[in-house]
Amino acid sequence: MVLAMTRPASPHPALQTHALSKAFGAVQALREVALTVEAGETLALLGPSGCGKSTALRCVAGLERPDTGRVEIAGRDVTALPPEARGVGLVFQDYALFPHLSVLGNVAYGPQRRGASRAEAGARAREALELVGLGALAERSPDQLSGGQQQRVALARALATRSPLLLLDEPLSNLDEKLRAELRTELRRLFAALGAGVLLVTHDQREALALADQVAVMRAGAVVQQGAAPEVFARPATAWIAAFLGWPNIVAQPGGTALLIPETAAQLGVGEAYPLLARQPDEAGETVTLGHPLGPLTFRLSAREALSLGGTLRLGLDLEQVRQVPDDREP
Ligand SMILES: Nc1ncnc2c1ncn2[C@@H]1O[C@H](COP(=O)(O)OP(=O)(O)OP(=O)(O)O)[C@@H](O)[C@H]1O
Repeated sequence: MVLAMTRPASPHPALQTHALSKAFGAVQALREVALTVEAGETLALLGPSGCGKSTALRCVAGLERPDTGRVEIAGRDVTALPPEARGVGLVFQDYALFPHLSVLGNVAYGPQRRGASRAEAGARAREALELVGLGALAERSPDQLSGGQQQRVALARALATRSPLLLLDEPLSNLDEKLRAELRTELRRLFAALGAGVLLVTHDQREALALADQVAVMRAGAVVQQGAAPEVFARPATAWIAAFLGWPNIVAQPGGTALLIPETAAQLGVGEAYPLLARQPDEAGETVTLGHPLGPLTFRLSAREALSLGGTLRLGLDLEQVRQVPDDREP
């Protein structure tokens, strides 16, 4: 089944955008956004609310027209084409399914509208439903499904288009934490099997790290860092990016720079003792802040490590791992 959905390697990237810009009145939603998604690769667009992620996705889908710039899908310039002529599979957060059609009917609808015969559309829909693990529920109506199952139907609907490019806008946002975790694992497997390019919009760092090969971090309409996901998370280019990605220890320095202290640089329980400034217990242990000559530093301790805490904590810092970057956070 999975093999049937894979496609031969294309010489072109699944998606390339060239200097996409878009303004809504005074708001510059996109500033010369250049993205590349290779076939078989997942790129996550990551950034805080309002940074332009959805606008970028909508420009790629054809739902929004960029003021300037170009969109190429599988090597074809689609900038002037309407959404239905672009050949992309779309999954949005409000994945409205047709309530009067069965699950199968919902998934077969796309291929049928694009000219596949009823039998062919049905076969493709079954294949896509198998792929998302819902083959057994094909005859149900959408209101007989859980939220997670409905989400997977929406995904199957996009897969059934057999597009070289899938666009997913916060695809897991309506689900509870347990389902999100389950689907994250499933989706990664699915994306790897598909051979299509996937452009994923999320504001959730964990989702990006779990699902994407590449990430592009956006701020105020511009892509501020782009690269392999583990590399971007491990080596943020600026203090703002580190803060957005959840780095706890970013120490401002005079002269507009900051030190980024990765967790791996800190060895707890050895070296000099520093006073504890704060302790915050949680279900997995404690978060502690200690007074260090560099500034207050925050670390997570397991419940066992936290047990033996007194008023101080020993800390050895491997300064080789500490990086100095521009501090572009708001004052
Ligand atoms: N149709 C529109 N009319 C006016 N302004 C818009 C429109 N669509 C988006 N914007 C503005 O453009 C900016 C980018 O919005 P966009 O929805 O792309 O951000 P986002 O990163 O997807 O945010 P979120 O994570 O909250 O969905 C925001 O300031 C938003 O208010």
